[in-house]
Amino acid sequence: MTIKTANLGFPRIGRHRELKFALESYWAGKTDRAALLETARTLRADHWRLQREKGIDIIPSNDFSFYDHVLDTAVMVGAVPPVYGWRGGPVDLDVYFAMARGSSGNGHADCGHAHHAAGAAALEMTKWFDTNYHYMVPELKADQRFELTSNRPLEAFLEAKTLGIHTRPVILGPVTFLTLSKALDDSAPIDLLERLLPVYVRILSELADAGVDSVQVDEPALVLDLSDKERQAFALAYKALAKAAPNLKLVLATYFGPLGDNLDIALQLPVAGLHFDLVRGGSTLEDIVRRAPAHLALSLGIIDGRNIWRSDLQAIASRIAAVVALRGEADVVIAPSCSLLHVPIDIELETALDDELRCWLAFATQKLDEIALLGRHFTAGDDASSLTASQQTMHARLTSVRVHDPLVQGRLHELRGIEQRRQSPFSARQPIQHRRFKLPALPTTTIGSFPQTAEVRKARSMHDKGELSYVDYEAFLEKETAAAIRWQEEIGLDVLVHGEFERNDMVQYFGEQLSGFAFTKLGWVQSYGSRCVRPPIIYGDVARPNPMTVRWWKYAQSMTDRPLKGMLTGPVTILNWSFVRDDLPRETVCRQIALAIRDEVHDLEEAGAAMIQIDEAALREGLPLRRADWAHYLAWAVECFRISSSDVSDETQIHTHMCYSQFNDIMEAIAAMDADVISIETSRSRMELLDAFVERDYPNEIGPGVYDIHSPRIPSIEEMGTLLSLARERLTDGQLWVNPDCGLKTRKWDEVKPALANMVAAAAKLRLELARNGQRTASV
Ligand SMILES: Nc1nc2c(c(=O)[nH]1)N[C@@H](CNc1ccc(C(=O)N[C@@H](CCC(=O)N[C@@H](CCC(=O)N[C@@H](CCC(=O)O)C(=O)O)C(=O)O)C(=O)O)cc1)CN2
Ligand code: MET
Ligand SMILES: [Zn+2]
Repeated sequence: MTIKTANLGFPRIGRHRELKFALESYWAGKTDRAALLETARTLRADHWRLQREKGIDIIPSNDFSFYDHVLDTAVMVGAVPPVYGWRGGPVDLDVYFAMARGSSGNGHADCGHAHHAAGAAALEMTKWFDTNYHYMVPELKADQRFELTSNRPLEAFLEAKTLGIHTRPVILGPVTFLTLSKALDDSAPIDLLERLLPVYVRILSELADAGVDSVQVDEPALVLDLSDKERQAFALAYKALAKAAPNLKLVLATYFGPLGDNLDIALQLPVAGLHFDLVRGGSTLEDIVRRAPAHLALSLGIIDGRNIWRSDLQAIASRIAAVVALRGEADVVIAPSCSLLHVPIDIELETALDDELRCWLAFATQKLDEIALLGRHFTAGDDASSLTASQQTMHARLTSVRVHDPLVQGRLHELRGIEQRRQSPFSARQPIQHRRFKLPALPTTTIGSFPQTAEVRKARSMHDKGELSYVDYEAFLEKETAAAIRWQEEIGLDVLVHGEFERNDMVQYFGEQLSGFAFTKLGWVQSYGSRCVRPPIIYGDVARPNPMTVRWWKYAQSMTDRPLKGMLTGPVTILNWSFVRDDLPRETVCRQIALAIRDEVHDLEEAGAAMIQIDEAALREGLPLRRADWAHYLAWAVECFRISSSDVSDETQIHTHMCYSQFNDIMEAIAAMDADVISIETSRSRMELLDAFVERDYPNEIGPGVYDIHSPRIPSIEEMGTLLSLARERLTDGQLWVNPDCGLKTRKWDEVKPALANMVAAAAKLRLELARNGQRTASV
């Protein structure tokens, strides 16, 4: 038997986000294709060399992507919808980007081809399992044809080979690819398996011919609840793939959770190796080790690919040793739990972090070190001092005074067992609030952010670097905020926002002001395409030393007589979009954040805020991957929202916002949040998502989005009017608000201004009709 080390994927964006800047510059027409390709090639080479230098035995290739690896797979197998004008053969990069970002109708912005004259919308984007990474949803139809457009894994393998690096190509497995796809008709993507397999067979046999000895086939769908048909698909698929290239070792990679009831399927497949996530599925280790066929190589996903803490390598080494002892002749591989795509690249770049904190952390580069160290421990019998050192570091973190705040723990204790609820039920609050605000029917508002223009980001970046003084930066933000308020009044919005110009990100901004949080300067993680986030690091008990948003709310409200919403990010979203300490249950950390937000809500109300919005964008998307775990999660998530939002008087209106609005399964939880107003993303579903609210007889007020902010398109008055009529078929007029799908930070002002003016006009038109109808009824 041998013990080897492996990596499953390395971040693509670059230490200094080189890929982001190369992409955005190419899209803007400022640099040419050759420059983009060159940046990409350099990044790949750097990453392969780094992994080799670190001493990783099995280095992945084809983990790079210009935008997203699911999109890459769709393009590779020829699943390109006709609107993008592809006519067979290799898919041009601009067609690829059109699928990712849409193409404008004027024929030059994204793509210079005449067939794009009408413009094409981007594919839908959704989150990758329970991460904050988003993939493009492949669109398939019943008579879908697949063909190999170009063997990308092969190209990547050969590119690494010319650098003298022998890699293991990664591909997204056929079953997961189909389960992540959507059908445009009534068909089920999984039924296309037999059509798809020949393409995979060809990819693999070409790889084998080129001298590849092993391929990592990602099948994370194996950690989900699967239908019988999907389970059967695995047997069918892997029988065909194993036959295609008998000399190629297929390593089936699963991650993000335990295999659970899918373990038997996985163990019966004709593959050479199985990778599984030990960080999120630890309890099944013994089961796997005992039941795995004797020849099966086990790849142990034992270094956390989803979090940033240095590991206790001593403890991990013991776990590995136990597996090794039981496995006899079979190979064992030491690996991260999943691709390192979800962690930042290098802690060494964080020179501003204090040494104590820095030594608690391991980003992608440091995780490679940890894996290599474990490998050497088993193969070269390296002395154990580094292992013990890591254990001491971990111990130091857990016992550090910086991690524990008795005041916070005391407050949490007091909270225990007390149900958090508003003073009166919604039916009593609603008339009080209506009397207070006297808003017209169908009140108009927006979700919070306005465009983060280059100017805004430049000013913040200069301020961060000390090139723009605090006073000048604040003055600049005041100017932006004031202009946004004047403009909102001008076009006639009823409920205003301050625009969030002072915020770098809706989560990071709060993290930076809370204690128990650390944040990075260059700890970027890809969220979608070229867009990245720097998730805050929650290392200790959370408290809010000072008000976080009151100053901006006050400034903005002082400029207008219309109500201006206080704007906060909710506890569940802050938790889900941060790196969370691993020494407390997540729900406990969430309750701590909830208390901090509760304090902020209190201060906003005291300062005079009459409406306070608490965004829970990530509450729905944070749902556990397995249905059996939903109830527990929803119970504490809703409780945390209520801790944050319930300590206000009846006349204070609590808003919330959620972008991902598939609520059918969690309607009870949405209702239990008891927000006075909820705004949601609905425009693309043509309001169908509202049916869940109707079925449940949901009484509170709702703002279903009528403007798809993910597209640069400017919706017309008629279009939004139609959406409002569809909403009125489902909701009462007293319930309905008018707003976009989400915040407008990624849009440009020349898109936002006409779009919102149209939105206000659509509401006004409808009000007029309501008034006329009302008069007619009155005069009869
Ligand atoms: N955390 C989080 N997750 C989320 C969302 C979200 O808003 N936040 N929204 C959903 C979609 N995901 C998104 C993720 C990122 C962005 C986004 O716009 N990201 C920005 C960065 C935002 C940011 O942190 N901005 C900072 C830093 C900006 C920056 O790059 N500054 C330059 C200099 C800029 C200049 O001089 O022009 C630098 O530091 O080098 C700031 O404004 O302060 C980007 O990639 O461009 C949008 C949506 C789901 N998940
Ligand atoms: C991703 S949800 C965004 C909510 C936030 N208030 C904004 O408007 O940007
Ligand atoms: Zn949103």
